[in-house]
Amino acid sequence: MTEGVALAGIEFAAGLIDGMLDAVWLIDAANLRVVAANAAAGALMGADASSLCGREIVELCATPEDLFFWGEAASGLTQEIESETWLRRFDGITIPVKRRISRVSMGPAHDLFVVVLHDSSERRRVEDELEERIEELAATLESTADGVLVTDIAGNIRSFNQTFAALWGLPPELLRRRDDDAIMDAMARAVTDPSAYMHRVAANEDTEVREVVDTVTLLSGRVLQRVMLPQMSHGRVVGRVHSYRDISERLEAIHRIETLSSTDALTGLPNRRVLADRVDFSIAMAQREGTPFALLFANLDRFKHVNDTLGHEFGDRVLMEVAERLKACLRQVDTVTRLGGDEFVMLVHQADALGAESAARRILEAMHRPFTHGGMSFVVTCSLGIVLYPRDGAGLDELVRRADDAMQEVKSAGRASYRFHRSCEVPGQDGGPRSRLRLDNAMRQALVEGHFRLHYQPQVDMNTGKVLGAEALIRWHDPELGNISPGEFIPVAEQSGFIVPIGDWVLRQAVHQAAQWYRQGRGLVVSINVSAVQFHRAGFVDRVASALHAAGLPAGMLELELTESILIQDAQEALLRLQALSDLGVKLAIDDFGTGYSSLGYLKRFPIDRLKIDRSFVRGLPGDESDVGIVNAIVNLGRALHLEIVAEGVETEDQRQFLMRTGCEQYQGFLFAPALDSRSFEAKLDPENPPAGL
Ligand SMILES: Nc1nc2c(ncn2[C@@H]2O[C@H](COP(=O)(O)OP(=O)(O)OP(=O)(O)O)[C@@H](O)[C@H]2O)c(=O)[nH]1
Repeated sequence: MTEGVALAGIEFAAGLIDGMLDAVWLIDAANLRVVAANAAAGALMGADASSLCGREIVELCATPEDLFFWGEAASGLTQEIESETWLRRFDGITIPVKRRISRVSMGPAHDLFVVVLHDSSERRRVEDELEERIEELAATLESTADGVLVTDIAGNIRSFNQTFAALWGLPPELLRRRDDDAIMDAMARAVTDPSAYMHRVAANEDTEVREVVDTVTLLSGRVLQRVMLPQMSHGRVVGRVHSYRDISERLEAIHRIETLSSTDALTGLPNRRVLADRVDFSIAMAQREGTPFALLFANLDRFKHVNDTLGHEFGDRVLMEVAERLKACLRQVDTVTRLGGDEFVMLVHQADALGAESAARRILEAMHRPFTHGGMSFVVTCSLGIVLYPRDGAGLDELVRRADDAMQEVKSAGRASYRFHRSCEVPGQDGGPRSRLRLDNAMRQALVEGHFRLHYQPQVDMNTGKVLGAEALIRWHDPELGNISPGEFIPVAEQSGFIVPIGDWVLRQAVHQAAQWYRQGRGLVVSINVSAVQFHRAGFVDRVASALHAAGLPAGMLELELTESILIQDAQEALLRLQALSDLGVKLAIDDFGTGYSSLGYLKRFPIDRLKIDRSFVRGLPGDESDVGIVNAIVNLGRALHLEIVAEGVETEDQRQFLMRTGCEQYQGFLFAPALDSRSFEAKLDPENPPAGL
């Protein structure tokens, strides 16, 4: 082929490419030089198209890949290529291009390479921007505290973040596999109620455009809040975005705040706020259905002593244990609250006086179980005040105040018992209440002016009818107030502490009388009642010893009557004191046996000589079955422990007969004689030889 023919071919080809939009170069395959370039190629390179002609192709190549291609092409090893590459313009700027090279034959032994270049700068820019946006989005997704799961409209997983996997505890292996069914299955297995969960998920799939918010509880105990939003594209729902947030801590905090504002931190019992709500509810019920309810106000006895001797921490443990015991004494519907300190209030639903009383008895019984500390056991008793709605008040404040008053009465009377409101009123002769202050003043005056007397009630041998002893009982006739019964003034004296001088007076007086009888050869044991305040007072044993010494009375002719509650309070100290009295030779009896918290434990440990059966058990004899049972049990117990038994309040021959058959050894009561002044007492002993003046 001649050169002219070849040139004509090139010109023809140059004409063809000139109008093309893409940049095109024609390269002579023989020498790899540019033989033609269109205007678009000039524009791409930033030069006139004609200035490209004649240049060696390697001059225009920017990448090793191109150099390699042209090297291969020169050797005839390769013919074409299509790829993305870079082009360096004449101004030195490198631009991305899509480049296709193909070899065309222009005739025998004359081939051209046609190089078509498409500037992909704009596409690259858009792609880069898109990639950047996607990376930004992915980073945002990962940095959010929420777990995000994106599904398409069919429920297939499109993407999720690491938080999602972590919240649901999905194994990495499962995530790597991207097995949608396995992931969904693992999610269903992680919730507490899989079937309800699946049901909800299926219902949500049907929800086209609505936002759905709900919570999911996982088996791990965590609670996730789920917000599901439809993903829209061109106004159509194309998928769903589920975001999960762990709200366990928030729920826990809310719960804690609610609990704190309604419960006592130490015992976990509800507080006064809850009590107010429940009392309101009970009042509404009571008004609608006419059912009364009771409030019991409990205060631990001498709790300060527990704190002072065993430490505040142990005191706290006692309070917690008390809370448990109180709860166990009531029904589930009832409410036990701690008002603070050592004060508890119980709401007993649908309870009348009987129901309230039996709850109070259960509580006292429960408190009788000893607490242990470092191998030592001791009892913490409590005092209870009881009020009834509607009888004692119209609302919580009034009821609590009155229950507190009644509880204070119990404290004054020696503690470890219960009392209903109203019983605290001390009826005067005019039927109205006589103020405690007035009584207290009058008592002090009575002691100075000698208005107190001792009367003696004979204690008789059941079999022989012989008088073996006497119980000394205090009497008060006030010139202004008239006769005042010990039941009225002793509680007032106990509360004010004046019981101590009164008790001392009784002790000295009784010992003096017993010594007289002793010298007369009567051999009568005289008993006196000892109050808790008096017994626990320091120096009590010394005072007894000195009274005996002063009167010259053998200790065995004096008996001290103690209530069960005295023994239970501070049992360790009580034991030491009783031991000292017993060593002195004084006799010890338990008064009103059976009405307190009788425990075989203390009967065995304490040096007791006699039990006195309370009159309340004697009253029903011999007809009342439960009284019969109780009296039998007490007599058998006394026999087993080698204790003498004395029955109080024996008024009929039937009662005496029954007691004698049971094995009770002594009795006292109206059947033989009421309490008598000493002269009448002596007359009763010697009917043949009454003292002068009778
Ligand atoms: N350990 C402990 N003690 C408390 C708490 N709150 C109050 N106390 C103590 O409980 C005692 C309550 O004493 P009071 O009821 O006034 O008197 P008491 O010693 O029980 O004597 P009486 O009630 O007259 O039988 C005080 O010593 C308080 O310091 C508590 O949360 N923990």
